[in-house]
Amino acid sequence: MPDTDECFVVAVDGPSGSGKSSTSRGVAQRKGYAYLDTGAMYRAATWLVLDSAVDSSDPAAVAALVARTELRVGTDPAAPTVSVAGTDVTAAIREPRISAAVSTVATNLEVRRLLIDQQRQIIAAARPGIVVEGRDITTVVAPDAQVRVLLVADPQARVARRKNELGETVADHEVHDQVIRRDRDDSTVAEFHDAAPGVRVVDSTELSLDEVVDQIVGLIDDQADRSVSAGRAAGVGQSRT
Ligand SMILES: Nc1ncnc2c1ncn2[C@@H]1O[C@H](COP(=O)(O)OP(=O)(O)OP(=O)(O)O)[C@@H](O)[C@H]1O
Ligand SMILES: Nc1ccn([C@H]2C[C@H](O)[C@@H](COP(=O)(O)O)O2)c(=O)n1
Repeated sequence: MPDTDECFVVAVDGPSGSGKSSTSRGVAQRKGYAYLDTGAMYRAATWLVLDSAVDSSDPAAVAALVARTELRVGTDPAAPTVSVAGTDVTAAIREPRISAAVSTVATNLEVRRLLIDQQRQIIAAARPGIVVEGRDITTVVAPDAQVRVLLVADPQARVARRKNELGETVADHEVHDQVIRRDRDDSTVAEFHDAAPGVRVVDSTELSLDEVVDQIVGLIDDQADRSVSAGRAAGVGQSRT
């Protein structure tokens, strides 16, 4: 039998608009797992900086502010939440001003260290499993995750999805900024274009959301079956007579 005390971790990375959040929430709901949106944590830190008097171009001051402020993340995939010093910022962190500024905070290496520590604590406490999505989950935050996926989609599909989400009134250059420019800046601190060894690539360009969820649930179920077989082969959970 697999060790039921161990958290089953599903790590999902990928570029902007590849479908990480929608897919990860769907997978977590299907499996009864928790869901951690690490991008929401970087967005919350950005909201904090913009809401403060701290100079956002001063990396040490930004990191000190993040270090002394309580940031809480709710991991219910049906209703993920995030709060900063008791203020619910779940909706506010999706505003375009946050999307435009978040890469500056997310490329602050001390902020990354602080948030990665917190992400690992949340993962360690989750039961029976957790789907964690971001840019560096398969490589840095949880390289030992039982299932690791790089979710990709063609840039044209990702831009079209984001445009569809933001509405026709949003200018093309803003959509481009939220997808292509942000990826370029974010990829200076995390590798999410090429899969690390052992990471499965799932291309969502031609797949519906349900089809992508099906694929990842399939990978989880296969891995769980392999763990049971390995446990049996090792005699784990079998009584000796
Ligand atoms: N397989 C899919 N087919 C079509 N649309 C999709 C698919 N997956 C996600 N979408 C849509 O694409 C948009 C972006 O998806 P989502 O927010 O999940 O991507 P993301 O990778 O988390 O992006 P970001 O990193 O920028 O937050 C959403 O409007 C979502 O509904
Ligand atoms: N593990 C992560 C998660 C996110 N980021 C950065 C990259 C994005 O610009 C920003 C917001 O993420 P999103 O909500 O768009 O997924 O946070 C990162 O560097 N590492």
